[in-house]
Amino acid sequence: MTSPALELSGIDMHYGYVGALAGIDFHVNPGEVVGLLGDNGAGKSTLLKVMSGAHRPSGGTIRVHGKEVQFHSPSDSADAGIQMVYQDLALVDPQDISTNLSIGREILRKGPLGWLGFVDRKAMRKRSEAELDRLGVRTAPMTRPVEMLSGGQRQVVALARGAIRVSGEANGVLLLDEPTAALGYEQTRQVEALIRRMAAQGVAIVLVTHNLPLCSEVADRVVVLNRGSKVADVAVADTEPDHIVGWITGARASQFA
Ligand SMILES: Nc1ncnc2c1ncn2[C@@H]1O[C@H](COP(=O)(O)OP(=O)(O)OP(=O)(O)O)[C@@H](O)[C@H]1O
Repeated sequence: MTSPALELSGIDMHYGYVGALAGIDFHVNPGEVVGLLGDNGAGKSTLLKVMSGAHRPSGGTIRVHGKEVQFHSPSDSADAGIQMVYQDLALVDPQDISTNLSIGREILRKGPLGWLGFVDRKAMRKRSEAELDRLGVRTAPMTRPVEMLSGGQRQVVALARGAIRVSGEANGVLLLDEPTAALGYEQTRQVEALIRRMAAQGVAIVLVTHNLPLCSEVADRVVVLNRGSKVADVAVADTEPDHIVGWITGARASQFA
């Protein structure tokens, strides 16, 4: 049997004296989309930050494709093929879309004396257009500075950048925090399609959202947190929205009580 793409066991997390997570077991398999749900303060962002290396857990273990790892920073998790999409927070505002999509992968061309050193914006634009086409994502023209985009367009660019970074990797994991929060109808459909396409390529996807219809559309399985504990872990096909809402609000007893 193949190992999960990402597996967390017995994760505890405290902020000072505040307990945010207690003994969380979580996994996502290659090609699987797991919706991570819970009310405000349930611990979703904290768990996502543990997965992305932004927080070190107070206890528990993390495995990537079966191998135990310790993340000291987000670059450690990125090296292990895990990409966190921080919505629009990590975009460089004055730069255009293609430059933002190319951060860390700039195409350089030779200068007049034969030295490498000029950023080849035209080649980067062409590559970005091809990458977005492949992902089925439409935004604004590549030359538009990100600061001139709408909140929804920025969110799509941030998501596309994460998707591009994992799309070449057979073992990639994509962590999405509220990817449709600022989106209208058409952009939400694009993001749903993008999530499905990435999963079909074998990327493991963790989706934190308050958007239950989005979860029913794209998730294979949902994990529900309530006050820092896991209260449900169930295939979407085996449950119904009322039950999920019950676990989120606490009206329904934990599966693990
Ligand atoms: N930096 C912090 N310092 C202290 N406590 C924190 C910090 N971040 C989160 N918490 C606490 O940890 C718990 C879980 O918060 P977390 O942000 O993970 O919840 P969440 O499920 O993502 O909520 P939301 O849906 O509102 O974003 C809450 O009790 C919160 O107050």
